[in-house]
Amino acid sequence: MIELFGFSLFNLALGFLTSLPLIYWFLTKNNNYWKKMGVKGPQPLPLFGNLLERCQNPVPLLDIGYVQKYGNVFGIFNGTDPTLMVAEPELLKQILVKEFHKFSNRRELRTEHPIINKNLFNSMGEDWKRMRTIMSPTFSSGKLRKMYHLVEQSLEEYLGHLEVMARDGKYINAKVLHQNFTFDVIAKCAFATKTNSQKDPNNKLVAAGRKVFIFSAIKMVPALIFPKYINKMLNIRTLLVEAPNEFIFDLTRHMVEKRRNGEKSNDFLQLLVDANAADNNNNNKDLSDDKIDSHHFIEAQSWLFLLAGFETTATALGHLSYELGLNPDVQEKLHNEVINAFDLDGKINYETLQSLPYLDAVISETLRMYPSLARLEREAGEDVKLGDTGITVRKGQMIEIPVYAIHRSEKYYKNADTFTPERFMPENRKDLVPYAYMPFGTGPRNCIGMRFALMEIKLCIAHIVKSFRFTKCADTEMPIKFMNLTPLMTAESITLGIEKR
Ligand code: HEM
Repeated sequence: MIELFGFSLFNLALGFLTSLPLIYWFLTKNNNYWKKMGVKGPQPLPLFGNLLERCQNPVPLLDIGYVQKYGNVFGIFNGTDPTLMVAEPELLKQILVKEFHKFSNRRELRTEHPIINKNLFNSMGEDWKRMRTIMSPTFSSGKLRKMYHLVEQSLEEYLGHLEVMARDGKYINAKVLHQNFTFDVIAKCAFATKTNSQKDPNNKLVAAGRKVFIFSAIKMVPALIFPKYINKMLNIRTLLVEAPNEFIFDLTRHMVEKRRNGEKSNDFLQLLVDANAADNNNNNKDLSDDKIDSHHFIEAQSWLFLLAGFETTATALGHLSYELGLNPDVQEKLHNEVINAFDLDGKINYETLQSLPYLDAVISETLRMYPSLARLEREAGEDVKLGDTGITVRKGQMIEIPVYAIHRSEKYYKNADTFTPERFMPENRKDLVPYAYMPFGTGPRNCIGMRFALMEIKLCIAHIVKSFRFTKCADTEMPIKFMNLTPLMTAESITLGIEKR
């Protein structure tokens, strides 16, 4: 008789069949969690909960459907974990600001990587607080002013490339062109490396950078569902593909070494090296007692800047170009505002750039219609009663915030699907509903790179609109098709015409 581990196959099969009800109970024991609490929501599947719906649909569109069907507070399941979705501005004020100390973390990673786990976005509790304090000065306006010139340099190459495309009368893929530009900016600012992604896409850093955010299909399910210790046993350190990330870490180590040997520059890398050195002097120890963490601190944050800063900003620029192409009147009004802000050398300075209300309004409206991150998330650090909903969020439970669905709600924005920058003009801002606009999140854990991103977007669009005109063309996607399986709200492609003025 065939045997396995000393048991006959018959006995094994019998054991498996009799334990099926137990396995089923284990996988579905939470499925009535929200129902029992009187909270509406989509029906979950065993083990996967509502994750399959998330794989089949772009998150923004899924959330619009959910909010229409279940209202502003409803329950979903990430795997077997009950997660509360909250789209009610008053409750968001409680979670993100008033009681931030009870919701200061995002979801804990279920994997353990010596560098990736040390990045600010994923760090938790006191580690996060300390890192955020160390890193905040990196994004002060004084420091950004010093980096302004680095962004201008990357822009020169981009404008040169657009010139050729416009002359040849080619349609452009605005998504890819903006990705190239924002990549060059972050390569320069965070890795002290000059790249020209428009002309040299095969450059090693460009190639690796493009792949850092690719999920490994094999690791995806365990990394999202299994507890940390099982992933450790399976040697799964991250759900990302590791090789391109290792390349980025090696490059950072190499650049940091140069800085420690006296090379200096006005970039993020320098600010991180200086901030880390100052912190070590103050505390006479690194972020943890383990000396190696000092090194990992810089690698982890530079890597995060690449991850958090390049695609988000490119996405915003892509959507902005799209709306300008579709709304020629807005584009002309913007052109008329920026044309007067340039000096005789064709430059615009940092202060002037910040003082252009229509440019600011056009960007704000773009980020309302297309927030780069369609959802925010917070973990409850203790049991918390949520406003007067009668719901108590339990310690360790996740709250997710469907930002896109809030931004597209007629409750908060009249004609929410229409591109209307005027909503954000200074004289109309009083009509905006508090906590119904958060493309950069809000509260103490909002986007640390917001001012840098806005400076980069403003500078890029002001220069482009001064000299070029985006146009709708035969291939322009109507409407935009969003990609599945990504936390970012990113289009599959954005095709536009481009004309020289
Ligand atoms: C248009 C561009 C960008 C958008 C729309 C954006 C959006 C966001 C959002 C929504 C969050 C989460 C906030 C929350 O949970 O409340 C976030 C966090 C973060 N962003 Fe950005 N971001 C952008 C650009 C950047 C850039 C350029 C950098 C860095 C160079 C950056 C670095 C970060 C970091 C480090 C965090 C985590 C902050 C923390 O946990 O303390 N972002 N961003």
